[in-house]
Amino acid sequence: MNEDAILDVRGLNVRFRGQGREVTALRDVSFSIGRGRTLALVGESGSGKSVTSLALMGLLPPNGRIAAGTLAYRHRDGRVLELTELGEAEQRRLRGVQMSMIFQEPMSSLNPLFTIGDQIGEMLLLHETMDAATRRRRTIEMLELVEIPEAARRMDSYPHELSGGMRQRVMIAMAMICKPSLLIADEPTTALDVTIQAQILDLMRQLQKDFGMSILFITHDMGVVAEMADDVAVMYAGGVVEQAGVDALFNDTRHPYTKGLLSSIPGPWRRRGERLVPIPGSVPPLASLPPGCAFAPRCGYAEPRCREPVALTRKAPDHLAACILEGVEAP
Ligand SMILES: Nc1ncnc2c1ncn2[C@@H]1O[C@H](COP(=O)(O)OP(=O)(O)OP(=O)(O)O)[C@@H](O)[C@H]1O
Repeated sequence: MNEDAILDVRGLNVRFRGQGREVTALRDVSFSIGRGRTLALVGESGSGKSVTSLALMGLLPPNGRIAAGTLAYRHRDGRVLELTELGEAEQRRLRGVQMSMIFQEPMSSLNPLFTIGDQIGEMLLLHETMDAATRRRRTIEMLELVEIPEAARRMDSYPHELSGGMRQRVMIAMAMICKPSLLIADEPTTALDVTIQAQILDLMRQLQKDFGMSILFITHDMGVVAEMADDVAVMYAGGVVEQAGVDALFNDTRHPYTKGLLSSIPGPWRRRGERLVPIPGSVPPLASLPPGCAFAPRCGYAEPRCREPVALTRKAPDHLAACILEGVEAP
């Protein structure tokens, strides 16, 4: 794995059992996250973003399995660990400490029966050794870092006593308290209104600067990608179709699906006066993907050749796309 990378995913295949057969949810997914950088994983609903993050965290549901691939992770002590080879106990030690995750809906991850102070403190109790007074002090400091007003008093609040934005701040505090090197954020602001969303994104950027962590940022929102990402991997129907630095992805788009995502939403990358054009059709069910390029049935550029398998290939330095075209005109 590259010297600067903290995580390197190669050829990841994930399969789910159900109704007497197995379907492939991730096909040959590869990407790398640099130290201190943010990689956005972007795509429509069902493209495999969440399955990717669960596979990384070792949290796939019981009917899912990693059928192929390697997940190399650079430990804080410099060792490179292969996550697929770790035992349950080692994986648990990594989770929450070195790799932690925040989800879209904080209410489903916070326990309604415990105060937020207890829940943040619990992370320290599980992963670090310290007395109760130090734990309380560290928890208050963390709540202050995520800009929760009157942190010492708020410690004793229950999740339902807080607003959605405050609960998301608590989730971030829980994820950050052990100073992880990699934060996986799965649509962390989707459930919030626009002003609060902007505040949470600002906060994450600030914490990234302070802590130097890498972020895997999962989103379907190209506006959020533009604001947060250094690098972007675009997913479609369980595969990565384009990967590049954020500027190249927006200004030198190589895959028609990425172009479709950019054309279907307003944003500063659009030409003035241009109409928003939604991508026609929807993501095909995993069990009945077309042969060759999975996007071809929805693609305005499709040719008979697209029924053959298309590999992710280098179109420019640090720019990969799985398309027979050299590029598509800017959206
Ligand atoms: N436990 C499961 N059993 C069977 N299939 C599953 C399971 N979990 C996810 N899948 C399938 O894997 C595919 C990818 O799902 P995933 O949740 O990763 O998509 P996503 O891109 O994160 O979408 P969203 O934005 O809606 O969360 C979907 O087709 C989904 O049906």
